[in-house]
Amino acid sequence: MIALSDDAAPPVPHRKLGPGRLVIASHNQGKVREIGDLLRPYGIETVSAAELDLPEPEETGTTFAANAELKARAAADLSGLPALADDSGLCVEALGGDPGIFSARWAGPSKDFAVAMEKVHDAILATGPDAGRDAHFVCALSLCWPDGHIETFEGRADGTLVWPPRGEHGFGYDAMFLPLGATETYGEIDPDAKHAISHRAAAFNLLTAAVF
Ligand SMILES: O=P(O)(O)OP(=O)(O)OP(=O)(O)OC[C@H]1O[C@@H](n2cnc3c(O)ncnc32)[C@H](O)[C@@H]1O
Ligand SMILES: [Mg+2]
Repeated sequence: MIALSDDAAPPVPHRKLGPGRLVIASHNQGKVREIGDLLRPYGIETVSAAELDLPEPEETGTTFAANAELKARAAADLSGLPALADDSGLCVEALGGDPGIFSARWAGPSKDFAVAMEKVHDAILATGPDAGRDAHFVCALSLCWPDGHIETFEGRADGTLVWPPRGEHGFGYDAMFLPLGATETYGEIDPDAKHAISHRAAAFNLLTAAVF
């Protein structure tokens, strides 16, 4: 028998998602649209947190997974339905991983991502003339059942940042993110092309393999 160390979390057994409505526990239209696209082939009936008038929980976690879990748990508790939450963000290597879990907060109360992208650009410049532009997106997806059972899946997409931002597609930081090996930013490619390579799709593929 293999002894587990005290801090090793026991594996969460997977559970299959049955028929019925699923709450998309996000107040971000861009994410709700992308998760809706990713779920469409599975014929799952969805309703968003905004449509159910659910409050936005305070994101007090220190990791993407912890924040995804608290958002999924809050929506499942309040709705009595299974809930899928997404916590994601842009991590810039030269900034020690910032803005990371604070990616939404860098856009301020008016959620202005032109401002947030400029802050990222300025922060990189402030680190020095040779600052690298490597970055990655992370997406944690948590699926919580009304009885509290919860499963979390994490995906990542690597790339570099361009300046100025390019493209009108997508949301958030998409217009400054050039995926590894690509010539067009997430803001320039169409949604299907983003779904083929994105951090959200990577997390979603792990989720679908486990719960559908
Ligand atoms: O918490 P919810 O209600 O889901 O919505 P949010 O916008 O606050 O979402 P997060 O707390 O997860 O913050 C992540 C931010 O990172 C950015 N982000 C996440 N995924 C992205 C993507 O695929 N493309 C561009 N930006 C992304 C986006 O601007 C988000 O606001
Ligand atoms: Mg948020």
